[in-house]
Amino acid sequence: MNKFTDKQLSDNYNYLELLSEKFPCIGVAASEVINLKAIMNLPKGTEHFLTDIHGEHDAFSHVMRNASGVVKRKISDVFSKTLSQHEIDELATLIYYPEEKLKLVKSNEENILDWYKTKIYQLIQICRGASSKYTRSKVRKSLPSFFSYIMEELLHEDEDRFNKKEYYNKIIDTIVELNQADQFITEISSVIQRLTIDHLHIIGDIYDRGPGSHIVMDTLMQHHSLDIQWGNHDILWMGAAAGDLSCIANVIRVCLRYSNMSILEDGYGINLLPLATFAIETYEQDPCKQFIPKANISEFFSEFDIQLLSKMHKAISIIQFKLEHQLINSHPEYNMEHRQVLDKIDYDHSTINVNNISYELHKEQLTTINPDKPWELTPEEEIVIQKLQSSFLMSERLQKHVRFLFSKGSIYLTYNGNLLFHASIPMNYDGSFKKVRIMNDYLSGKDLLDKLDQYAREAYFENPINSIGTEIFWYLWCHHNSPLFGKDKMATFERYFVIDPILHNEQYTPYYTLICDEKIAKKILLEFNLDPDEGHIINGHVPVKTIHGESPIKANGRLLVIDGGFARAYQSTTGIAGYTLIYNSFGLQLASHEPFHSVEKAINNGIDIHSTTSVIEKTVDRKRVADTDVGKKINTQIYYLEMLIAAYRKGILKEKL
Ligand SMILES: O=P(O)(O)OC[C@H]1O[C@](O)(COP(=O)(O)O)[C@@H](O)[C@@H]1O
Ligand SMILES: [Mn+2]
Repeated sequence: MNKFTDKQLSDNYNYLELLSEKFPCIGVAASEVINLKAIMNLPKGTEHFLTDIHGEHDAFSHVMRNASGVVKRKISDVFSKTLSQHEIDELATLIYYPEEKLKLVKSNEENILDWYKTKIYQLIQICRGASSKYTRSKVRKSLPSFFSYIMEELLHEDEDRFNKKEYYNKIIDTIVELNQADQFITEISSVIQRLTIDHLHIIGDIYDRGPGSHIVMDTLMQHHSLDIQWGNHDILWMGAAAGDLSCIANVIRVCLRYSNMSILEDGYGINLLPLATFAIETYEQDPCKQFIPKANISEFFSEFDIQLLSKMHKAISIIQFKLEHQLINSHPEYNMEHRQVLDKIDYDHSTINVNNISYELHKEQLTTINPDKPWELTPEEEIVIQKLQSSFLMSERLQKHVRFLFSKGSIYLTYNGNLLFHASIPMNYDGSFKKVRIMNDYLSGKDLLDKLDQYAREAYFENPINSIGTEIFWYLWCHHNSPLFGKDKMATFERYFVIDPILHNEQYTPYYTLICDEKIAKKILLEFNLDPDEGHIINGHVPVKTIHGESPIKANGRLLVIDGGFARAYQSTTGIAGYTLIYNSFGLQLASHEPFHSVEKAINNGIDIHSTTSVIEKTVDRKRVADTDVGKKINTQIYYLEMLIAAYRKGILKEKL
């Protein structure tokens, strides 16, 4: 305790005085130091990393409920010798979907009271296993207020201890007798789920392609501890919520491409009537062949609906190309003239000129385009996009979700020695960090990402001092220098209109070839002040073609790419249905998931996602809280508490007794 000089104590006097409000005497401060030092020795909590969820809310929710297969492992740890595989599966389903499973059991089970008692007993055993590596205080905070006292008793009481057996059994009997069993089972199941995933990282692309991104967002907002790294699809929705017209057009176009009307209409209350009316009137006689939604939707939609969706899809796509043309004009510093396509079209011959080569276009009518000023919206198009903009700006649920993305999210994150970001870092072919112009600065590496992160926030929260336009969101969505995109161009126009597939190609930026070299991966870790020999870069964005033998582990283990294809549209490319990276006190593991069938099958037949787990890295010594970022914070707290105790002892501060 003599490690502090008088000068240190007096220099920190004001802070210590504030601290003394919370720790008014030596005894209180000392007991906190003892607690904190004890916590430092506990095993680190388990982190789960997921990416590219792309609106697949059922599969995502299931992976959260079964903690990527970890819940079942915990059940097996406790019961593999006493329960059959079928009983283990049933118990697992009860934990994943307690409310639904209870309903089912109650309609079949003859002796429900006995069943309740057995299940409560078993659930307590599992919960005890899941909570064993946490402090009592942390477990207490995870308990539902309603049952917290009883659960704590049951979790910490050894039912086999003499004298306690009856007490323990009596509590369980009473829960059942008082008709509280359903609620107790539901609550303890969510405690088990919660304790199994201590912290969740979402490495981007929650939105688009699948139907339920808004439902995924609701689930994430309930999560006790998480962070998000923005993906290009997330930033697109953030831009739309900020009112950016090009982002809005893109969002609606992607929804229509995948016939996801429900997120717009039911999820966010976006009124699509103006677009529908406009599309029916304008493209009445047009089959809009290139705009028939992508997914196989004939079983869900009538022929008339499909025609309507195709017309709306085409209408918003043309609006998007026009708006983007204008945006590029007003930002010459973006250097994106090569993405201005409308003025390169020969409208009489239906061809486009790219680098002095003429390419044939699909025969699509372009009646709303004036060849002299192809970027100009017609008055009707103008009205449609304005109305859509006000819908986006007024959608309470969307604004709530986007604020959450700002508060929990960022372009990148360093966490427990690892570097997390969705897609890429702009680099030159020689392996140096690319200098990129942002407003009037030229920035690279970490500085570039920090600035872009700051500008995205300013654009949404409208900082009056430094007014950044909402175009920054569109830039982050598809610019060749955007770290969230990482490709030379987004060939959207070409994919709809140009027949020759050579122009559909999108080239990944040099990051993607360079990063396979361990030296480059280490250089990037160093740029972000991380230990290059210990840290990992964790990315999503590029589906890993497991089916073709591609490994998610690259750069000699320094880089992990974990886009395993939650998006159904990409599962034929990856051959699996998503990855979860799991980082617990024993090291890093990767769980690869097989497709999820349905919630009904999971509940009725106990069919779980089959996940194969492989060990990526095993730590020599079990990692403790002391080895984590939280450990560093606790260390600082201990330092100041010890300083406070020294100040009390030296009489610099008086105890508040
Ligand atoms: O599969 P689709 O619907 O054609 O979308 C393709 C577009 O999506 C993108 O791949 C971006 O989405 P991801 O971030 O999921 O890769 C674009 O580069 C590409 O133009
Ligand atoms: Mn992406």
